[in-house]
Amino acid sequence: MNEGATSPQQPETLFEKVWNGHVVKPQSADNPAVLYIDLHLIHEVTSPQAFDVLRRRGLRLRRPDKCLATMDHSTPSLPTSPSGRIPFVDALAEAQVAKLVENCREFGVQLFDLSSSRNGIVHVIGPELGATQPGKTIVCGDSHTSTHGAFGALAFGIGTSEVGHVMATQCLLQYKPNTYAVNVQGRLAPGVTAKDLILGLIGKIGIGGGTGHVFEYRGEAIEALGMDERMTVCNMSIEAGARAGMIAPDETTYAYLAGREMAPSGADWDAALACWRALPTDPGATFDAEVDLDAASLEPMITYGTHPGMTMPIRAHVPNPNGSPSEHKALQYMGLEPGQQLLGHKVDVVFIGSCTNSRIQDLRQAATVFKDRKVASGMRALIVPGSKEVKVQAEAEGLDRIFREAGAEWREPSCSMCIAMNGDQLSPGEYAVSTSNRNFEGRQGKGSRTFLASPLTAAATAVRGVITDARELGGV
Ligand SMILES: CC(C)[C@H](C(=O)O)[C@@H](O)C(=O)O
Ligand code: SF4
Repeated sequence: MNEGATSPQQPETLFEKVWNGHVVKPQSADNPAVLYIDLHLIHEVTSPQAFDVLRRRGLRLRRPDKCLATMDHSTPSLPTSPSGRIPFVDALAEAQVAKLVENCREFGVQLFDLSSSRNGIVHVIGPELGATQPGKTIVCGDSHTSTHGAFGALAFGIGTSEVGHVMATQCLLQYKPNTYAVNVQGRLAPGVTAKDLILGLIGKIGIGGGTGHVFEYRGEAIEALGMDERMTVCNMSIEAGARAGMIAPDETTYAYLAGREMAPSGADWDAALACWRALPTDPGATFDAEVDLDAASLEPMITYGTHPGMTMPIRAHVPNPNGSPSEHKALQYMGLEPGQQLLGHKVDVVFIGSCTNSRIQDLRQAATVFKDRKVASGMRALIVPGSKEVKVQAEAEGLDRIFREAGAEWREPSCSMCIAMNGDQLSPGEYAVSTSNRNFEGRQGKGSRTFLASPLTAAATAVRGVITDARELGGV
């Protein structure tokens, strides 16, 4: 090429910019691309076998400084006793956590254990620490790694064998996914939240709608969301089958990151900012697929079945399975009839937490409902902050007092009842309104029946004892 000749630059999407910037070896007809990974997040459930493989093969971590570990799935939400005893649900959970401590020590990985003020759910603490940044490639042996895409990172879950590959090489073999624009025009109405937006999308395109694609959420409604809400949206990308979900970084992103422990500072910040500002999708760039969503017409959403695509506006009636055996089976499992309204349906437990909805903004919203109200008699309400930092912040704002005075349980950070492998779970047949992201059969305990919804809906249901549209209570 001639010196100084300018080749016309192809317009690129946010995803393409991040992908292209990390390709070590391009994809060929027979082989996936080799992709460089900037940040590897690790938790106790999907890392033990990977560490074992490394140990067996006499390998070390290629870049221990690019790894961060936390414990969250098997950790109890009940506090550690003054004598230091952690109330693990069983010996298996305890051993899994002990193994992570041992592995991180042996391989030199920074670990935020239960005694750390930085402990919490992996997808809550990465952003809080400022480790999650625009333009990075981020992986974790966990499907909800898509959460971090809210910062304009390319972030996705990987399997345990891939966890081992990244540990050993800091690279990953990946086929390039397709791009998918999710255009969300207009503004959400009062009482309609980011959770309703993402449930609305999954309801529209289905749980396989995003397969093979990376979403880019765009449009006025997305730009208006704060970072906590953007994370809620990106978190559930995987529930629509997408590989990842991304949102272009903007002033909201930069304001969130500025001053965070692991975010760049001084001249490094200025340099990073200059790179980040170049990331948003270029005008004229095209996507492989596209869907439009009108934010203003969205209602608070709730699931009625056993996957997150079985979702409907909270005031709607349970749809007829129309001959679909799986939908019929789902309604049977849920104990619901076609045509029935969910409003007024009795619920046993309300769970506010998980990597979808356990951040400070979620707790503030829930507190607006709990304030000066009581949890209905016979109802259990569990409020589980996503991290120590969220807990401290909530307590500084007096939110814990509001929850406790209402009669809700205020717990320690944990995945808690989202996955029921830590002692928090429903009894067989019990119903929960849960702010988590999965309503599969048995997800919250054997025989558990889950309605996924927003923190506002969950809190309103807690105070009424039955499924409630929070807008009926006023003031939200
Ligand atoms: C334990 C982990 C592998 C799992 C995941 O990948 O998502 C969990 O976090 C979940 O939410 O089901
Ligand atoms: S909170 Fe739930 S969805 Fe999120 S990482 Fe934990 S178990 Fe998975």
